[in-house]
Amino acid sequence: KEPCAQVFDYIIVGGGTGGNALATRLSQGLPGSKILVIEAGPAAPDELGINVPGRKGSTLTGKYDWNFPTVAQPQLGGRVLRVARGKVLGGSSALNLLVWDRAAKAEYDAWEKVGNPGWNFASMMAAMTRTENYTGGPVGSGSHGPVHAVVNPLVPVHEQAFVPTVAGAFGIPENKDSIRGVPIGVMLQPKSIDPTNWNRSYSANTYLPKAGANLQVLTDTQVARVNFAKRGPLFHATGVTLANGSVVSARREVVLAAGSIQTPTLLELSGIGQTAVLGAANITQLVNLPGVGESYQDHLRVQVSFQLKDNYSSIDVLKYNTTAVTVELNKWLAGDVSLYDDVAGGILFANWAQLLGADGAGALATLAHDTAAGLGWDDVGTRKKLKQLADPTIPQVEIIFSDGYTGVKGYPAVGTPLRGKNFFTLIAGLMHPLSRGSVHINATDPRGNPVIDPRFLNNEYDVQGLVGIAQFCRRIAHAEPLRSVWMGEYEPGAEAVQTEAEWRAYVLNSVLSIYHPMGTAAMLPRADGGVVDARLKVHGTANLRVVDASVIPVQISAHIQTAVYGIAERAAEIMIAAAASPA
Ligand SMILES: Cc1cc2nc3c(=O)[nH]c(=O)nc-3n(C[C@H](O)[C@H](O)[C@H](O)COP(=O)(O)OP(=O)(O)OC[C@H]3O[C@@H](n4cnc5c(N)ncnc54)[C@H](O)[C@@H]3O)c2cc1C
Repeated sequence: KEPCAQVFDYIIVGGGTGGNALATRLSQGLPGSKILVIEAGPAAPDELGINVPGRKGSTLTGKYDWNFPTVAQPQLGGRVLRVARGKVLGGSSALNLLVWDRAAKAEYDAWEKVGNPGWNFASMMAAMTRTENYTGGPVGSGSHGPVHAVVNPLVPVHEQAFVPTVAGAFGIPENKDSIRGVPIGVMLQPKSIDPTNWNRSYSANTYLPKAGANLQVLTDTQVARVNFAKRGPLFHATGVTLANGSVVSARREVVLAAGSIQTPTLLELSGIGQTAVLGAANITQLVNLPGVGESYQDHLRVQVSFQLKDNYSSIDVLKYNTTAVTVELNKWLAGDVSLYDDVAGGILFANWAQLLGADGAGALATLAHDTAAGLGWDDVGTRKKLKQLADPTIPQVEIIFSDGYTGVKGYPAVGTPLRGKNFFTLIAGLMHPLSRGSVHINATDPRGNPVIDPRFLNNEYDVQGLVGIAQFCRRIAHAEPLRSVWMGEYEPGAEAVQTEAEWRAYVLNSVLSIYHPMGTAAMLPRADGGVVDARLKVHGTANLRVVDASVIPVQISAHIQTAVYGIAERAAEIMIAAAASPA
């Protein structure tokens, strides 16, 4: 709806994961302030593609997805990848795949060690717990927060073999406590689902209803830039200009919560960023911040999938059996147990020694150090990653047991022999790749699609690491009791890929993102390429903050929605305290 005023105390750009959480907490904590959230996408409270957990993924590339292309990746044979991002109230929390987990304690502590006082496991855990309402969670998990989490009790028979296989054949114990900063182990993970109605639990249907009347939300409205006035040495954000040219003013602060792709490009459109990028686009530079849009990091994956024996049934049935689709959807709508409730997620988080043995892990660590030295990568984040290779509590590897087929080859086409068959997939995830890419405005079309260059697998450590994880997926599948549930490897295929060279080619041809871009407006000292300080204020500005995944200074091993909610909770704390005692 239209804002009833053109002046607010706080303007938050982006009604996504971090933006809605922050806006709600500001509304509650500063009842005398007027707060505005501006979201480019629509509100979609009744959209089944969002609400029904088992339809996760169905919204990708559709109208709620910005669906940005990357630039062609020469190291991946010229492939162009797609970058999924929510364009809807709720942002990427409306589109994500629901995994609800946390990284290792030492990974959050690393944020403080790189120059951000107050950002550590204790403060982040407290913040993340404030978000959480984890039904059946271990002692210490959140029970009063707005966002629901639960381990889905639906565990397909073939998936029940995953945890015992990893624990029994590879000696990696089951870990039911992983959410508390100790992720190493194998487990069924919680998902962001409300167990009272089996709806997706996301920022728009959890936080926003808890806000007061002092919060207004403007949907279908894109912000074009932040406006500034120079006062003394700092730039003061005075408000924003919308894409239609109208101006909304902020008395106190403007917050960018537009996510890891659009927060850095909005900074650039507003005159904050690298001299070369702004110059090429003819934008007057207000603050020279070379770190804007740099340090783009993501989690990488490839997949190994298997055809189940005929007596097992997976959620693939919802891909080819229209009767099952109708029956299961009607069950979901009636509140009965349904395949559309989604099924439990089996996950293994491991360090290299658990996968490759001590010698293999040592060789890979040496390769990582040599790779970084050879390429001259000596930034703060890379140095931390290299150091963390020696910490056995930090996962370098994630393997997800995904019911049904997922991969790059595609589900068997109509008329082919495997059409109608059932599958499971082991997704091989590399948690701390050394590759770092960038996202910037396009000099010839600054308001058009950003130029995203993730540079995945541009170094030997990342390639060999991902090969090692994919090979381990095959080893898991060949161990009992999992071996007994499948009859053939579908992707990449046991005959197609055997040698190291074949694995390498498979990884390069099929690597994808796990949808976790972060770090493009990093919270670091300015001298280290930082964009925001430890109070989330953009360097060189008095009252512009960033509150989303782009501030993450050192990559973490978890799926990142819990961290983004935690960042927003901490931001609210910082901003409410600042309002009580303005500097
Ligand atoms: C497909 C997918 C699967 C994922 N799976 C998982 C998972 O299983 N578990 C997990 O933990 N994490 C997952 N993630 C990651 C996680 O959901 C995101 O990292 C997180 O939600 C990002 O939050 P954010 O606040 O940084 O950005 P977002 O939530 O993306 O919010 C940014 C918002 O800003 C809006 N916006 C952008 N530009 C403008 C503008 N100029 N004007 C107005 N509004 C604007 C956008 O429309 C969007 O709503 C997944 C992400 C995706 C996309």
